[in-house]
Formats: sequence, structure tokens, C-alpha cells
Amino acid sequence: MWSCHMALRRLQRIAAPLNIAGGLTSKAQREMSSLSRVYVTRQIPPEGLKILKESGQVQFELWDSDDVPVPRKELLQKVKGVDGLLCVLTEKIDKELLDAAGPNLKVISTMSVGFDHLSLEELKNRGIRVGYTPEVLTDAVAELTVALLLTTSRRLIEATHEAKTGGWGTWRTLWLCGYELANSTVGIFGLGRIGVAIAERLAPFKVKKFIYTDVAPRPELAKQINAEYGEENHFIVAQFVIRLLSMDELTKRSDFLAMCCALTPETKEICNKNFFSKMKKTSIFINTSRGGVVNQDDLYEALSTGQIAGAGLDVTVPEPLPTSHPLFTLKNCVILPHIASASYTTRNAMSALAANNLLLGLRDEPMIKELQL
Ligand SMILES: O=CC(=O)O
Repeated sequence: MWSCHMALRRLQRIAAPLNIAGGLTSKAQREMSSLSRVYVTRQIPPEGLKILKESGQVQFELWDSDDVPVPRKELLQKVKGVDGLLCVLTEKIDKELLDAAGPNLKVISTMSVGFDHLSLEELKNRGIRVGYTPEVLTDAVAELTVALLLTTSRRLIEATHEAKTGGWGTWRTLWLCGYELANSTVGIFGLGRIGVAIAERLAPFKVKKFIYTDVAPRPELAKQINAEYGEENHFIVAQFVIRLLSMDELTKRSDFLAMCCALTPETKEICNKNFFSKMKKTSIFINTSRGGVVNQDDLYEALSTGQIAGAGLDVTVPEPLPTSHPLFTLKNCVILPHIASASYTTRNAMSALAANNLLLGLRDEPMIKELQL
């Protein structure tokens, strides 16, 4: 059991002057039992752990590994009777888990911006509050998306492989040619904070046009992000007008198409045969949102038949994607192991935000970032 330091210090302060041998005073016991019980499903980065340990508010137990997720059976045992749960995106928080936890559970704090691993309806019905970690990861995700886009469009993985394995003959005029951002049209599917941050970073590459599609115009978002909401639902970002188009138009016109939406029943496998069939043969598809928005068989088909030029994926179904998966056989498909937010700064900021959300929720105070269920 990882009891927090503050609580232990307090207990020591109480126990030491009284020279208590063999057990706690009833006051110390009362103090201990007034702490909320929390289970943490992963060894989270140090900033978050420090906040929990020093809070004086919780006694927590932790799955002490970052390499292997907590086995489901163990998780179902460990959550019994807890007041709060701090989890990551590998844990399914569903009816079974909530039943196992029981009625004390009042806060779930996920160290992720995505929340498709949470059964929101169940949580809402039980009055359980949910914290998540948007914003702190926007820069890291946008940065990685740009890196993945350039890696895919300029065929960097193929190029380093050729250089290392003897494929590098003489300088050739069309060898390893790719597609450039200058004068291109970039399409963003789901224009939230991350989509805007990607557009801001791509603008200096002399992109000609930005376009986007979204389920609904969201004028309130313009205030939160560094954008204006112009006429006809167009955003203005880095002096560029980002035009709202239908999904059909987005797929037809984009030279680069970046998926930046949440995975919901509406977006599940929205990138399917029909979607890819409308894209240009020279276009590059990038997904740093969730693997579930893509029908991977249809993507394989589109890539292997030359329906689209390339794909860069940071997310897949399942994760990890088995090394025998057909997508790994394609030169024009770059696959990363879900690392978009993986910078030290961002992962620490996510763990700190997740810890603070949890503590605030347990105190019945507004969380810093809370999902409105
Ligand atoms: O994918 C990462 C996240 O949801 O934070």
C-alpha cells in the first residue's frame, strides 16, 4: 500500500511524542480512515505521483508498472470499495468495473484527452464525475502530427532503410520522390484545439489552403483556441481562413488529410472504402486521433491499390498492432506506437492534471478539466 507521505508524517507527529508502542491511537486511526481510498492503474509520471503523495488527502494503491497494464482480474479486485480511480486509456471503465468498485466510487480521472475507453452513460447514471487531460497535450500532439505527416509524405522511413541496406545507388531523378506541403490543400477532420495547433504549425510551410469538416459548427471553440470564427463557420488561424466543407468535399480536395476528431459512434470507421475512394491518388492520410475511426481493411486496400499515396498512423486497432498485420507490409504506410503526446513535459503535465482532477473531485470541488456528462 502506498500511503501518502503527508498522512504518514501526520501519523508520526501524533505517535512520536506519545511514544506509542504497538498500534495507532484512535485519533491516528480516525485520521487514516478519513483519507479517500484511491487506486491508480499505472505507474504514472513523477509529477502526478508527487501530488497524490503530498496531498494528505488520499491513501492510494498503485499498479507499479508502466510496461504491462494491470490485468483485468487484478483491477476488478483492486477497485473494490475505492472512492476514486486514476486510470489511463488502456483500462475499460465499463459496467463490470463500476459494479466491482461499488457505491463509494465517485471520481474517475483519466490521464488522457480521449475518453472512448469510458462508458459515459454508465458513469452518468451513477453520478460519477470524470476528469480528463485536454490542452496540456495539444502542442506535443500537433508537433508529432507534423512530424508524422512529413515522414510519410517525404518517405523518410523508406529512405533511411534504403541508405542503411545498400539500396542507395547513384543519385536518381525520381527515386524516393514524395509530396510537398508548399501550395497544397490541408484538410482537417475535426477542428478542435489540436486541429488548430496543427494548422498553425503547417502554415509556415506555404500551405495554400486549409479546409475542415466537423459534426457541427462550434463557434464557442474559437474563443478557447487561437482562432476567430469567421463568416459561414470558417475559422481564421494564423491569418489563414480555414473553410468548413462537407466531408465529401474535404476528401476530394485535400492533399493532406489529418484526422483530429474524437472516436464516437458517429466517427467509428468513418474512414472507409467510400471515404478513401474520394481522395486523390496523390493524397496523404494522417491519423493521430483513434484507430477506431479507420476501417483498416479499407485503408489497406486504398494504400495497396494506389487509391491514396500514403498513410501515417499513430493509432490502430488493436494496440499494439500485431507485427503480422498486413499494414506493416506496405512501404507507403508509416505506423507509430501511439506516441503523439509522448514528451517528458507533456506526460508529466498530464499526470499532474489527472492527479489534481482526482483530488478536486474527491473534495466535491470543480475539477480543472471535467467532462460534462
Ligand atoms: O491518445 C492519447 C490521449 O487520449 O491522451
